[in-house]
Formats: sequence, C-alpha cells, structure tokens
Amino acid sequence: MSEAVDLLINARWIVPVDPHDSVLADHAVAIRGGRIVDVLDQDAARARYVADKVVELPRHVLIPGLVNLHTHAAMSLLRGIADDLPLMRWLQEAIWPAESRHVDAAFVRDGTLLAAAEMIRGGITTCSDMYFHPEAAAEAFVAAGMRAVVGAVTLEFPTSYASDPEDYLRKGLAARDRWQGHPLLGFSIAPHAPYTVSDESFRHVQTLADELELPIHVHIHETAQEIADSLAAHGCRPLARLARLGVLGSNLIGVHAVHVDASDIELLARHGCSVAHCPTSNMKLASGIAPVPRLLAAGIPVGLGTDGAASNNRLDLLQEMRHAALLAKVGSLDATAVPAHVALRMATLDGARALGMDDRIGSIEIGKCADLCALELSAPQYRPCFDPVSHLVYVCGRENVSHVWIDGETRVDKGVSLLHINDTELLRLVSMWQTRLGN
Ligand SMILES: CSC[C@H]1O[C@@H](n2cnc3c(O)ncnc32)[C@H](O)[C@@H]1O
Ligand SMILES: [Zn+2]
Repeated sequence: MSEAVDLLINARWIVPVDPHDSVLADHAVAIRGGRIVDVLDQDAARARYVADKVVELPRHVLIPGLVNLHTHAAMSLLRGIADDLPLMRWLQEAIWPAESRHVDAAFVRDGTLLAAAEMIRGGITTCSDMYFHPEAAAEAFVAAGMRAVVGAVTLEFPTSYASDPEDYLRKGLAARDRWQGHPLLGFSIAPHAPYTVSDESFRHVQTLADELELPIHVHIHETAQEIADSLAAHGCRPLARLARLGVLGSNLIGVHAVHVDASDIELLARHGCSVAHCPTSNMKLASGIAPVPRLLAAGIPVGLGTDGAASNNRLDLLQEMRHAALLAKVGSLDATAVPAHVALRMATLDGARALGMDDRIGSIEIGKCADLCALELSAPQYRPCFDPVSHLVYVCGRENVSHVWIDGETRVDKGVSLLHINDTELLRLVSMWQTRLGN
C-alpha cells in the first residue's frame, strides 16, 4: 500500500547535517503538511510513496535551509552608504545620522522585504533580526513567507521610534503579542550592545526574557575599544558585567565575540551561551578575527550571521560559510580549522540550536519543518565533484541555489523567486528610497 505525501524530492546528494558528516547519494525526502516525514533511498521512496508533486534534482545537492543568526534586515536600504570605516566611526558619522533621518515603519517594512527577497533567493530560510520597528519587520517577513526571529530591540538613546528603553521593549513586545502563534515568526529581546544599554535596562531585559522564555540577542565584544571603554566605565570586561547582572544564560546569543580572552570564553561556555559569528562584517569593519576554533573547542554553539547589508554588503550565507572557513584558518594559522562540514553545520544546525529551534529546523530529519535549499552543480566549473560539502563551501555561491522550500512551500523554483512581491515592484520601492536617501 502506498502512502500519500504532498511532495517528494529526489536529489543526487542529500546532506542532512545531522548525523554529522553524512552525505546520502540518490536519496529522497518525503514531505507532508510542511514536515519531513521520511528520508530514504529513491527506489524505496518510489515504492512507498505516492506524491502530489515530485521534484527531480539529478545534479543537485539538497541541504537544510540556511539560518542567518544575525542581521539587521532593513539596513538593506543603507547598502553602500558608508564603506571603509571602523565600527564606531561608521555608526557615529554615517549610520546613526542616516537612521535618525530616514528610519520609520515604512522604511523598515520595505527594507525588510528587500532583504527577505535577497536572503530567500540565496537559500536562507530563517533569520534572527535586530532593528527599529520590529512590528514592521514582522509584517514584512510574514509577507515574504520567511521564518524569522524578530528582536524586540532596546537601547538608551531616544529615536523617533521610541522614547526610552522601556518604551522600546513595550513596543517590541506588543508586536510579539500581535503575532503570537504564527508558524513562521518568533521573537527575541535584543539589547543593542553593552555600550548603549545600562545596567538597569539589562536587568529588565533579563527579567522579561526569563518570564517570556525568549532568547536574548546582543552585540558583544566586537572591537578592542569596546573592551577598553567597559574597563574604564565599569571596571570589568563587558561579558563579566553581563555575568554580574545575571544576563548570561543558555538563551543568550552574543553577536561577534571577536575580542574574547580565556576568561570570556569560560564565561560563555559555563553559562551555555551561543555566538553569532559574522566574518565578513568583522573583516570589512576591521574589527578583528573571532577565535572560532577556540569557541567551538569550548563547546559553544557558533552560528553564522551576515550582519546588516551596510557592513557586509551582501546577505549571503554561502559567502559567510566560505569566509568563516578561510578566516579561521588564517586566524589560527591552522589549515584544519573549521573544515567545510563544520562551516555548513554552523550555517544550519548550530544557528538553529542558538535560537532554541533545533527541534524544528537546521537539519534534514524526520519530524522537522521542510525548510530546504537545493544547489545545482551541473556546469563544468562544479566538476569533478568528489565531495558536495567541499563544493558547497569552497566552490559554490548563492547563484547555485535552484530551489528553496520553507515549511514545505516552494519559495524558489528553478532559480525563480516566487515571492508575493515581484522584482519589478521591489525595484520600484528601492528606487523610491534611493531618491529619498539621496536628498
Ligand atoms: C537598535 S537597532 C540595531 C542597531 O545596530 C546598528 N548596527 C548595525 N550593525 C552593527 C554592528 O556590527 N555593531 C553594532 N551596531 C550595529 C544598527 O545600525 C542599528 O542602529
Ligand atoms: Zn549587527
């Protein structure tokens, strides 16, 4: 007796990510109700399942959808406005003034839509976002059909969005209440950074995160100056300060963690924190090289993030995988550091773990959501192919992404994006913002 499924995907290679290291040749994934119900040999799949739709991927590798653990999606509209500056000059001289002039709910909705389109087209099925007007970002992610964890942001300085740290949190959590129970949306609490958030606000963040069981998403130890300033202002390093305030825990995602010494790594590991590594942003802002091999050796889950499009300037996790692998090698002068399968795990399952979502996403396993990405390896420059994981990290780019599914729904089909908003409409929106920003 055949069993009915909605979708059967036959792929030349499937890389499930868990179990670690395995590559399944000529296998199939069966999907029903947005969930993976089986992963099996193609002959067995043909005998067992009758599918409403069958997708043949004879020269492709199928992987879990990529998880972008740190971004500021709406900053896609600020792409290229300020290059070649270090973090603090970049923020203070260019980005914060531009944000104070232009960022409102419409900017965030349109910028997030543009970013979601770019991310989905490049195989990213989930992102963890941190920006002003989270209610507008949430609306855009839902419209794009992208899975997202939206940050209820907070910091000390007032903006047109919110007057004080409490006001930021109140507004962010109201957005969470509105979208409670949506299958694609989750929320985090996102204090911007130790240098923009007071002790009192961190204590409040901690209380709320505990009460509402939400992740905490915070920039941490990004530059050497941040550490020096914290020592001068608080008499301790930022992570030690957060530990003292009770903010460190298994729900904390520390973004960057570039300048971490042995005591910082010990604190992160002891409290079960995760790290979002953003290699391209760290290189472009010349922040430094995060000691990823040492973080991993300490058992800290390290996911990958693009950061925003104004410091990257792409929202491309295939690029981040390659940069993570290469930067770890040059940073440690050890060519064995962050091999290809580790970079892929960071871009998928480790990101999912950091978000507390590894029971639902991050690997191709029975029972998980059908968030999947296929890359085509037909052209001569992708041959020979002895190991598709090596190709994913060291050869492919996002141009290889041919298909994307989120919750079993097709979002990219044979390289064509199936977003509700088409490219012509997106271009019209962006050109309107470019005109406004230019003035
Ligand atoms: C309060 S919303 C987020 C806030 O963060 C700024 N930002 C973007 N990238 C970085 C980064 O790498 N480090 C610190 N802050 C960053 C963004 O412009 C918003 O103001
Ligand atoms: Zn950031």
